[in-house]
Amino acid sequence: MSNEAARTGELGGISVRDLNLYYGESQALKNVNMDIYPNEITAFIGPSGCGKSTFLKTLNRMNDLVDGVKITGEVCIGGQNIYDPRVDVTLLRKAVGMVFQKPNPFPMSIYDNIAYGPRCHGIKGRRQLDAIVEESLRGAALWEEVKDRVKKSAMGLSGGQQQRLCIARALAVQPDILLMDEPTSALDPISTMKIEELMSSLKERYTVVIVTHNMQQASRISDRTAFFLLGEMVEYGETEQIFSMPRDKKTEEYITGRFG
Ligand SMILES: Nc1ncnc2c1ncn2[C@@H]1O[C@H](COP(=O)(O)OP(=O)(O)OP(=O)(O)O)[C@@H](O)[C@H]1O
Repeated sequence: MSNEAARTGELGGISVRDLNLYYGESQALKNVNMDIYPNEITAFIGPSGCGKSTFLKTLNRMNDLVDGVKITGEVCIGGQNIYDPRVDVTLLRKAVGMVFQKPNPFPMSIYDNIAYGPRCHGIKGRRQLDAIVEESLRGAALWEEVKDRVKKSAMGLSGGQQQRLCIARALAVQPDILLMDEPTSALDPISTMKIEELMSSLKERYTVVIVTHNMQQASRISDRTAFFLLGEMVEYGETEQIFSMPRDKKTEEYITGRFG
């Protein structure tokens, strides 16, 4: 086994083999193969409708919730195929957290938003929850801004703060992997910068996978980039190489803005 292949077997590595996904008759992902590495940010780019979000959601089986979806192939995390029927999907989603495009805090206090996941997993002690709430908010670079109002409604936070709260909520259940679907597209430039800085610090502890329409963002923050087109992964490599010397003509056309 190569060193690279061995690394994806580590905690937080993801290995995708011959993955196909159909929405009814329509094929949205075509034979995708890729290895995603721990402690890196991996970005998925490509024109609208190429399958980026669909692919991201296959990594924690969020597509299971869509009627008529059929998936073939394997997604291995920690050496286990997550599509094995014996896999506990609740535990899978604990290990592989997700943050969406639009911040979606629950209509409850900041504290309860963060404590929600740990409580669902059986943590009830007040001291322990207090510690998780503080640590998660610190991890999402939000603690200093909200420490005096954690019992206030999360709905009173700004959009950028709400998105960091959603990241804190994902961190609270101690995931290995964080999936982010266009996490800054609804945010202003300053909030975007804060989230980008946050993502760069999160990769020290987590595997981070992000879908983005913003190619500057992909080139600024990601270690590796995958370019998708019409359900196929056209090219995948180190971000520097993809943006400076793409091997495929279609990747070059896309990153130079000639289509998409
Ligand atoms: N729930 C669904 N049912 C049927 N088709 C779907 C569903 N979700 C997505 N699709 C189709 O699958 C294809 C890929 O969509 P997907 O949302 O993954 O693309 P995307 O690259 O993330 O696009 P965008 O950048 O616009 O979000 C599209 O043709 C889309 O219409």
